[in-house]
Amino acid sequence: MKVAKFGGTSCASADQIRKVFNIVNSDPTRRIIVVSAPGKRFSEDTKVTDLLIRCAEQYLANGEGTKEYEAVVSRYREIAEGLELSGEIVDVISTDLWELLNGDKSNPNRFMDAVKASGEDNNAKLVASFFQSQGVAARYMSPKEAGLLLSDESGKAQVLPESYENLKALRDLPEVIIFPGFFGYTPEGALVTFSRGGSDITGSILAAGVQADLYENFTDVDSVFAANPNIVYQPQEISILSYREMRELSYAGFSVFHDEALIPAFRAGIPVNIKNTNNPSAPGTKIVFERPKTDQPVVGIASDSGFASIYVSKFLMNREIGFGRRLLQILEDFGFSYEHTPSGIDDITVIMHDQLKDKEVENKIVKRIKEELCADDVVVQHGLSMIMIVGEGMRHSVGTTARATKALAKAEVNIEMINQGSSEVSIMFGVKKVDEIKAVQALYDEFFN
Ligand SMILES: Nc1ncnc2c1ncn2[C@@H]1O[C@H](COP(=O)(O)OP(=O)(O)O)[C@@H](O)[C@H]1O
Ligand SMILES: N[C@@H](CC(=O)OP(=O)(O)O)C(=O)O
Repeated sequence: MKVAKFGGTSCASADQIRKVFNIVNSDPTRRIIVVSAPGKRFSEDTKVTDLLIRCAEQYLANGEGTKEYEAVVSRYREIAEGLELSGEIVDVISTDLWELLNGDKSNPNRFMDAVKASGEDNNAKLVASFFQSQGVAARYMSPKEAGLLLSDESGKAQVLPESYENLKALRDLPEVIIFPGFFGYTPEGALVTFSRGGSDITGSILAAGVQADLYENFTDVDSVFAANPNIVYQPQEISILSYREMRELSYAGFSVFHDEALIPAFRAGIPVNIKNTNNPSAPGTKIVFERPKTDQPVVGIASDSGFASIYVSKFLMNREIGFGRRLLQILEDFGFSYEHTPSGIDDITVIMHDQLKDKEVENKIVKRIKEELCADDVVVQHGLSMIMIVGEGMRHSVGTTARATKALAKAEVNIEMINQGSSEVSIMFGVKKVDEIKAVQALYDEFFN
């Protein structure tokens, strides 16, 4: 049995949904289908999820947003007409959204989650009704009915372990199941969504729950490439990756697959195959527990922007018990998470997604670090990008860091920070945002050209 997830680009239009149908129909083992909300039809287009967010914001601010509501409904109408479905399904969708938007807004986070989730929920209903119109025994399955239980964290929920036992029952259903991605319910019955791109996570959880043989993730590229194709021209295709490599790459910026989506499939030992809806015969990229060794040290180069760093130095920091804990406690007091903490003898840098938007908050944090930890120096830097070079082969090959730093120096990129910490499969470089593209291109040239 396979679980197949089709992303926003695969559901963006009637033509795309026909491709989804043909792919599912061509393989009787594709039994559980996860769909996203309709995504972009062309690069300047807007995803339905983004239309819905605007819509919810309008309703929260002004109590109405007819233009935004119409924009969403017209996307579904266009798809339904293209699939030659009766107007009934559009009525179901438009009524559902109207009732949602005019319903309870007393908890804005809950309201936002429910409106966002309606993108996938209504699309799953639409896709199920198209499959039925083609004579396939298919049914829409609500995450509530299936027992997909999540933690109560709006917009960033996590799966609760009891979900897996609940989801097992989907295995025995005779129909093709069309399951909306991106959301589930708390044990108390409130709807919550994953973080953006979270339909990948739904697919992985379902694959683990039903103990699928394979989790297929259909998108709009033939494979995962060795670098972001929007940064490097025609990057090499990657045919196989280990779970650890993909986890690092997706965390560090390969937006093709959500970085939290590997864990459920990985723990259940289920391989993942990333494939192209527009070219389903291409083999795609396989993600497996262990891949055959090659002599290539680096398999991929990922990058992401929007980081800040807090550099703290204090003479004899190494002798002081609890310094790191107290530093992180100060950030925790302000509700900030951190990503990395490279450190030296007398200094430590905390790298975080830039949550320091408010200068007043930043000053308060710096003051507390100086006063409470008696730090000699505290320097905050904004506008950083992190670049990660990843490969299982790095462990066994000498000189990878030297090659990377030399390539960056040649491209006149100043390295703000290097972290070759605990992960044995990656090295991270912090650079200024303005240097990000140049740095990725230089590293790609070094390791792939
Ligand atoms: N290293 C990479 N390999 C492949 N695609 C990448 C990579 N980095 C970024 N992408 C982008 O990810 C896109 C697919 O992800 P996404 O738009 O979320 O698809 P979907 O709509 O299927 O969820 C590709 O079109 C590509 O532009
Ligand atoms: N539609 C949601 C969830 C998702 O996974 O979408 P996509 O498959 O288009 O990345 C989002 O845009 O965040």
